[in-house]
Amino acid sequence: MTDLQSLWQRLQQKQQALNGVHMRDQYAADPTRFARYSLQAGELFLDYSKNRIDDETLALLCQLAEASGVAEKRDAMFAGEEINHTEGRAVLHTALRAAPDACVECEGNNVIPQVQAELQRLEHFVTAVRAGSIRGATGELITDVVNIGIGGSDLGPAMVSEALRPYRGNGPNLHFVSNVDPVQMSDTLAELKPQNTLFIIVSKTFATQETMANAALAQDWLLVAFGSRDQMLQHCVAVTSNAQAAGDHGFAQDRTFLFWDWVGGRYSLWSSVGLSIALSVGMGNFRKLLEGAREMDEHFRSAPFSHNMPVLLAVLGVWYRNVWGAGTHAVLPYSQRLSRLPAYLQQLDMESNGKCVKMDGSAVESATGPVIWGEPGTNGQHAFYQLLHQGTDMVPCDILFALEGDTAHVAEHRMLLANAIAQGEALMCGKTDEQLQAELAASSLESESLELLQAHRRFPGNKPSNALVFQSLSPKALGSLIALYEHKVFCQGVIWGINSFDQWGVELGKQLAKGVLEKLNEGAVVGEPASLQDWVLSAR
Ligand SMILES: O=P(O)(O)OC[C@H]1O[C@H](O)[C@H](O)[C@@H](O)[C@@H]1O
Repeated sequence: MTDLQSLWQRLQQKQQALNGVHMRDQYAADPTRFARYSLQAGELFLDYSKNRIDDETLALLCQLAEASGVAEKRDAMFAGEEINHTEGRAVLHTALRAAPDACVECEGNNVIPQVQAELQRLEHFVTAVRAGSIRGATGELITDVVNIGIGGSDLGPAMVSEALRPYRGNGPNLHFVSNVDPVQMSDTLAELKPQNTLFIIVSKTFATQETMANAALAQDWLLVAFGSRDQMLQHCVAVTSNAQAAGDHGFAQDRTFLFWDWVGGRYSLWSSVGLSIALSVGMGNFRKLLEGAREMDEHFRSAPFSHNMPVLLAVLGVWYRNVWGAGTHAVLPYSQRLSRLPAYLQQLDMESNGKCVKMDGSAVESATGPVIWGEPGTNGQHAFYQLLHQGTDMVPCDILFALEGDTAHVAEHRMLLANAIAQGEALMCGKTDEQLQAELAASSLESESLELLQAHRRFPGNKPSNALVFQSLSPKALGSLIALYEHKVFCQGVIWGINSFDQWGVELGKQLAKGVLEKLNEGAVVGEPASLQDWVLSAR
């Protein structure tokens, strides 16, 4: 038996032993549990004491990460090795936030000078637009910016710019159009004036159907307003790793911001893809976001696994996914400003680790990435928490909150905090039969109904959750938080032996859609419909 097999076996045994143990009792028996199972890394604090674990479990999980080669793979990633072997690429989003004097080599070249040069270009542009020295074609100020992109070219900027809304200052209003459903673009344009609007067309490939279609709609709208292609182009910039394609679409070099093929789409918000973020909150805040991520990178590279936040989150996730059989993981930000975080993490996690084939092409032997879902608390409490508390599935949760909120609403923010803390406690402790009996005894119900009610109102508890806490939702804390999840997903991918950096699973639908579109355009129907496609053709 290999080391890994024996570790999995010991973890299974551990699960059987812990299955009958209540976290409530573990907590009561060990007053140091919270202190021992919590950790600060930069601006982030993690409480992982409300997990179905003990010291031995944690030691085994850390050994699993070690035996799976997490440290070696991590070092290979940071060193620019070609770890995305199915696309023949390095994975260097960490270079985008590395110190300006760092040296990170990719195929023998230090990439940091080009990263810094592109940041400089971004800075010039952002500063000029915000200061009003770059204006629209008719000399008017740019008051609104529309980010046109999808997936990684949308979710990161959309999530971050919403999270950092209080840092906008005199920055322009931001709008995001991603869906090929034209109503999203028309609803957006209805609020805007061409002379004050800048469109950022973001696409790594500069070939994505949805983005190209939306860019064409935006450009038509500008052309109608200005009647001149040159003026139309003054209201557009491109962000891409395919400079050639942007050039073919008429974008001049000084209106094209670049990133590189070693930046995966879902890891790209740190690059020029973050242009809309920088325009909104200013370059200083964008650099703080990078700084926060860099701080987490350094922690991930240097902390021992037992005190390494991304590693701990990763192994706890693996513990529930593979040993306890949890199929989903909920992300519950107690922060309205983090309302897009679950959607962002869906792409980061599910596009990275939703794989059934290992690096060597063989089938995986265990489950891989869980379904990620969630909504901001407290909204979720009034919608789906019923299932978290009394449903039949175990749903591990991440509960996120900032200690400080809006200074004008201290009392209201305290309510938010109270709910976040209470939910973690309720999930863990549940309600004992004694507590329930005492509650019901005080009611005037008859004893028959009491028994029935007791069954329905029982809270088993023992439901795992992590709490991720930061002082305030600052650019730096947010940068650390996103990098934390990136590295968590990375570690899990290594443990599962999969390539977290490709996304072949999204290709088939795209290919088929092209063929279906051709048929829809032709409009030909022959005989009885034998498929949905035929039926749609005949029904239109
Ligand atoms: O940036 P683009 O090349 O337009 O790609 C946008 C998105 O489309 C793809 O289908 C991928 O699944 C995503 O990973 C990517 O972020």
